[in-house]
Amino acid sequence: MAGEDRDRSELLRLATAGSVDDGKSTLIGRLLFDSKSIFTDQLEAIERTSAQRGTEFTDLALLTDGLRAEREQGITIDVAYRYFATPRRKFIIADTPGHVQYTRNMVTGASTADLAIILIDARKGVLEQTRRHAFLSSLLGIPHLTICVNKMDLVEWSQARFDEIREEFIDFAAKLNVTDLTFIPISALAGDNVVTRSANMGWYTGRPLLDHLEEVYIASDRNLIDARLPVQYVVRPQDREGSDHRAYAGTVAGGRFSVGDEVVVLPSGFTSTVTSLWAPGGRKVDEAFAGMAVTAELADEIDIVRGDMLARPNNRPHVGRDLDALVCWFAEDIDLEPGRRYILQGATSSTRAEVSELNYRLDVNTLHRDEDADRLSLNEIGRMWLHLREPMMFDPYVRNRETGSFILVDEATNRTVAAGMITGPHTHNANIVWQTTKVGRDQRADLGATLWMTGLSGSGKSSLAIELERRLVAQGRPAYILDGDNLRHGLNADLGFTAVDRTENIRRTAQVAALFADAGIVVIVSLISPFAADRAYAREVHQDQALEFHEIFVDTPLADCEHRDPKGLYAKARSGEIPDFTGISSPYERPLNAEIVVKPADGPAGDVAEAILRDLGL
Ligand SMILES: Nc1ncnc2c1ncn2[C@@H]1O[C@H](COP(=O)(O)OS(=O)(=O)O)[C@@H](OP(=O)(O)O)[C@H]1O
Ligand SMILES: Nc1ncnc2c1ncn2[C@@H]1O[C@H](COP(=O)(O)OP(=O)(O)O)[C@@H](O)[C@H]1O
Repeated sequence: MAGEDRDRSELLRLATAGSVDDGKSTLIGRLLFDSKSIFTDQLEAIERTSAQRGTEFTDLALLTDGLRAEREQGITIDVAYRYFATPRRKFIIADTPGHVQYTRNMVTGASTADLAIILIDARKGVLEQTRRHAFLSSLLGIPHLTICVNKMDLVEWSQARFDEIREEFIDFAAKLNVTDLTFIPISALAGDNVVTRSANMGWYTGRPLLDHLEEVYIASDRNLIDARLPVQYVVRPQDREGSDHRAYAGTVAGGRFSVGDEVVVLPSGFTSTVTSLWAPGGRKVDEAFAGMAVTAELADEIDIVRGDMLARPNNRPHVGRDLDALVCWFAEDIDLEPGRRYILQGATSSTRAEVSELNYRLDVNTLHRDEDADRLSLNEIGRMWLHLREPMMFDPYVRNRETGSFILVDEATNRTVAAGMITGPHTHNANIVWQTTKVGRDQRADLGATLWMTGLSGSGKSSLAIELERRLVAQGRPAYILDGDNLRHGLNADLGFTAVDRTENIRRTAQVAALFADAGIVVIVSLISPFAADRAYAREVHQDQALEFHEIFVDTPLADCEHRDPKGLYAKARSGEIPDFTGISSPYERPLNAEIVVKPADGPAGDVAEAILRDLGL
């Protein structure tokens, strides 16, 4: 692993959320205390106070609460950052208060987090707040979610209670885009399963929390594909010794840049090659990764200014003036209203922006979409279209949390009034209206549905699709397979296997599937669809139109797929002949919320198809 890579994975950014009194401060205190990160003098003060209050355990909440109160002075957003380290990793905790109206603090504190800890009181179970925090974590794209079921001592260390809460949470999380979910039963007060394994819960075979935090693998969370370097300043030759070239400095906002890479400068569109890269302090490096500050020199003299961006010629951010975004409103005294103008600050530039339409307000507790909403108040989240005065470069937030986010600033007061996550470009042309027809779905045979199959290459998706289609058609039910391989001969012939191309592949296929399903056909999609966010998109497209959608995860282990290797592709991928091959050199994010999971032991494709159709009542 390169030095920078290792440094980054040694730092874990944590966000914590819980309802008032769930024991969040105690848990953080316990982590700090048991990992011996507390300064001795602070500890003594706490022990004194606890003794005065007559509490049995050292009251660790005093530690974080005290620090928070200190930090609160002079900061407007109430997020306390705490740092601690173990020999294996460094940690930064953004401690966001659990109070009902504190959505904005969560958004602020958690937007860069690698992992979110959500606390549940074992006696109370999953509350409205738990749902809210889980939803926000998924919205913010936090890759890892850890649910600590706390106060297990108050439910007699009951495994049944833990399992019950776990089931309830998983049920709710199925609606969210969560890729890594871990449950840990703890008692923060006494320290059970926080740093050391609890002797009271022998039934729990997983890791204590700190172990989990030290082990969770985050190096692959980073987007190494979409190379983005927003230019923060231009270094002139006279500013740098021994050089007669200009160089461009900034922090890599995605992907990686290497010496020798061809790059495109945006928005001008000129291309050139990276000739050298320097890390801070003038150290020459061969590669720069996301998060690294770097200065780059190019082979050609191009007119580049602050706010420009370097990317790859075949992988560019969107450039446009119309955004589709989710926005969380922060201002207490004024509401967001369509038609109002703000200053929008993105990763590279800032420009005037107008809210051209508020599409819906999202109830973060029920996920209900209120399409009649005409404003957003404090802590409310809405989906909207924004029209910018100047074009901006951006990526969807699900692909890049930096180039995909922005803040809105109120021009009159210079206050930050909102934070936004870009869903994508808003391509809906004002001159194109949705044409309603005279035949509604209810007047057709309303039999459409989409069965979305995901799994590794060779997992058995096509074999199963064929059996499903055959049976449905034999029953007289219109059915049709959309197979990745086949679509790539026509509709998607222009797409390869980069992450961006796969996302587009899935976007198009999801849209076509929804059209077929709307027309009354059972669509059987057979695509690797390796990214959770893309599958979530496909589900959303269907849910938006009230179309039936079922995700079927063909869960054949990589070793089996590789052993089968019907097309000889794995062998080629191993020898390096095929780049970006799923499972080998490109990730597959396992579904957590598939309606149906198929394993090799379930038997031949025909039997599995029978069972699926029976289960789904098709
Ligand atoms: N680099 C790489 N990675 C994965 N797969 C590859 C690749 N190159 C070619 N193939 C062949 O393309 C098929 C997968 O296409 P999909 O459209 O399903 O892929 S994706 O959903 O966009 O990820 C897949 O077909 P299946 O084996 O039927 O899954 C492969 O045969
Ligand atoms: N249930 C199964 N058990 C064993 N082998 C299977 C099963 N389903 C499919 N196969 C075999 O696995 C290989 C890959 O199947 P395929 O349906 O083409 O996968 P995919 O479409 O996911 O790439 C084929 O050789 C197929 O015969």
